[in-house]
Amino acid sequence: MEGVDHLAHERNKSEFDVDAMKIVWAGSPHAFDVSDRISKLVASDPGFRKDNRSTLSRKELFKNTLRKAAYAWKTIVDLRLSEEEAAKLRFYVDEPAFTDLHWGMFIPAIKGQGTEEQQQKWLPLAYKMQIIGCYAQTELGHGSNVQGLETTATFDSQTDEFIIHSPTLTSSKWWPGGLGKVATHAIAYARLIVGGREHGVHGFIVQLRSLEDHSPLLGITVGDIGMKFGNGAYNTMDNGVLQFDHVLDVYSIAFASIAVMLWVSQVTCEGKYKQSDVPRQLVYGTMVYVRQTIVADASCALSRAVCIATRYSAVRRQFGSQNGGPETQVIDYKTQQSRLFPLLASAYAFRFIGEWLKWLYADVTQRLQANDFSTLPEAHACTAGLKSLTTTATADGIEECRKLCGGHGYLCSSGLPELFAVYVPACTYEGDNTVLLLQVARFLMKTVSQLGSRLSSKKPVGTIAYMTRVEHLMQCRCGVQRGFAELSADLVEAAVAHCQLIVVSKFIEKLQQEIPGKGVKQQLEVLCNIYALFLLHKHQGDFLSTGCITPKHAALANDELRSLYSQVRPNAIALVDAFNYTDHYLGSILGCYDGNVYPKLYEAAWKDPLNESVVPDGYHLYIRPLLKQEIRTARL
Ligand SMILES: CCCCCCCCCCCCCCCCCCC/C=C/C(=O)SCCNC(=O)CCNC(=O)[C@H](O)C(C)(C)COP(=O)(O)OP(=O)(O)OC[C@H]1O[C@@H](n2cnc3c(N)ncnc32)[C@H](O)[C@@H]1OP(=O)(O)O
Ligand SMILES: Cc1cc2nc3c(=O)[nH]c(=O)nc-3n(C[C@H](O)[C@H](O)[C@H](O)COP(=O)(O)OP(=O)(O)OC[C@H]3O[C@@H](n4cnc5c(N)ncnc54)[C@H](O)[C@@H]3O)c2cc1C
Repeated sequence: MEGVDHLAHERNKSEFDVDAMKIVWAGSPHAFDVSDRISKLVASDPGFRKDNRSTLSRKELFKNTLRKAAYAWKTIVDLRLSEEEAAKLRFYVDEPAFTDLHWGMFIPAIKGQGTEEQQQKWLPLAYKMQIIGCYAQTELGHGSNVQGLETTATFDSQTDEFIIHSPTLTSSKWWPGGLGKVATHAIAYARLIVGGREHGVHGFIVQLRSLEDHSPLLGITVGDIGMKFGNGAYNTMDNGVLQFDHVLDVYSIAFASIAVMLWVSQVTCEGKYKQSDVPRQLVYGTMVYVRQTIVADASCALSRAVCIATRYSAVRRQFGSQNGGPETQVIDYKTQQSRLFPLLASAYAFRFIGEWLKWLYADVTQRLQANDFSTLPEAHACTAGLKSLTTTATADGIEECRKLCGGHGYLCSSGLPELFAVYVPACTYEGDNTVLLLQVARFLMKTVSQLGSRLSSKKPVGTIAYMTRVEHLMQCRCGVQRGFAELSADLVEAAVAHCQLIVVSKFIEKLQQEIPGKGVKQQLEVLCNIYALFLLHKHQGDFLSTGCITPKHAALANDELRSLYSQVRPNAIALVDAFNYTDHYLGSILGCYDGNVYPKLYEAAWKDPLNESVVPDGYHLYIRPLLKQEIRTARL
């Protein structure tokens, strides 16, 4: 039935003010207003249509992405959108594109690491998109091990230029988004060589393509690396390969002469390398920035999957009909609730940890500008660890939501396969999740080794303040220092536990703030308790074996979880409505707002290209000869 809200009875059950929760989710009334306005603008504009992606060939898909990016830019300019509105527009357009790397990495890298002179030269061009940049760090042979990169940048003191070169096949840049077909410039990471001496990896601004006809400049070989996981999905992005052959033609020389990102070090005209007194780790600064944005994004992807699975679970009925009455909604099965509601709680938990991390990043940035580097290690550990935790949980959560939707979850029209395919590389890019957890473990072990050390007067603060209260850490000190590599699998688990502690404690801190709206705070308390108790339940073996809880505690926690699920149940639909997602953004028949799933699924099936003809192409060549036992005469 068109126009009927099949989920109205569910919405009527809710016990809290959904509009107030929408504002909590968005972050503020202003943020809600921007998000609501822009999401509707995108949804109502046929130029941003996205329901045909899985049926397009790679070339059609990519051309369509170029069109959308140009159209989005025109919309931004015509409507004079603010930066905040433009970022929301990109979010709701919901298609990975070269522009993400331009705005998300190229510009932040220049802002974060470039000198004032470099910023003045490049930023105005980049802001107007008169140049398009990418972030070319990873190579065919090395991604995680940044110090292992092989590309060289040799300073030629005769000409005052850097000669950028790829000495081996494995030094080819490999993966950078936007590089394959679009970027005119790159921040390329290379080993700096001055006067025959090496000075580690630095970023260089290099021009790749002509601004006149887009052809690669002399010495540059560049292209796309090929199809990636899933149909549509991340294939809208031109991840690229790039080789430099002693790049030094006249055109690029003009750029190369001011190309090295010299905030952390300087090369003088006489060919002397000077390390400035800021920490070398600032070369990695752009990664810290992007990891923080990835954490903020995790709650969006997870909430989207949870919204689809929750609405569909309320629509779907299986078994349990009494006296010819309706069957049971699958959302009423306790097993469904125990899989779904912790994910709903995680979506909210990740929303708040994303907000907090944004604050932490702003704080460390301010300190860096004032030459205070003291909180950089903690910011690195938090961004790396939380990026790892939230992306792993989100990728797993999206897949769980697909299973929660049964067979229909496997259809592209459920939106879940594409969401998973687009999202899952977040576990790898911006740092493989295990490699990042090892960084957290390193930070934790360094802290442990300083605990009680007579030489260190530093007391752990911030997210590691609790460590002073954990007495047995003192005894761990010696063993861990001796055997980091040997114990790394356990240390990674400790790093996850540390990050979970941050997520839980920031959720609790959020609840200590004033939260307006009838019943809103109570709902968030229920979700926070589910998040924490679910973790305790999942890891009860560890808690029991370390004597942190007794079996009685474990049983109580389990009882409490069941009771919390019952409290969420009447509010489940309203809690996902609070994300305020349009049907366009959700891109899912199973998750549509009105719950009118079956007619929409039926209608969508007939739109598949295979159904354009009743008898398929190929019938005469392959099916008929089979049926007629004429396979020997068929043209195979
Ligand atoms: C107006 C219009 C507006 C329009 C608006 C449109 C808006 C559109 C916006 C879109 C936004 C989209 C956002 C972007 C989308 C994301 C797309 C992603 C694309 C993917 C990109 C990439 O993947 S880029 C490549 C990323 N690569 C990695 O992450 C590599 C991982 N490896 C490493 O980070 C490092 O090599 C290492 C840390 C693993 C090892 O480093 P190293 O070899 O030096 O070893 P150590 O372990 O010895 O470390 C030394 C020392 O340094 C410390 N440290 C390490 N890293 C950092 C760091 N990042 N910061 C600070 N400190 C660091 C480490 O702890 C050690 O310290 P000690 O004190 O010595 O212990
Ligand atoms: C979709 C996508 C987009 C990307 N975009 C960009 C981009 O725009 N710019 C860019 O520069 N790069 C980009 N990348 C590259 C990305 O940053 C790297 O792939 C990532 O950092 C992982 O590095 P790797 O591929 O070398 O993995 P590897 O390090 O080879 O990892 C392979 C395995 O080894 C393990 N491993 C590695 N080192 C250790 C260790 N020390 N201890 C224990 N285990 C270890 C890992 O856990 C993993 O299981 C992109 C990648 C993808 C998938």
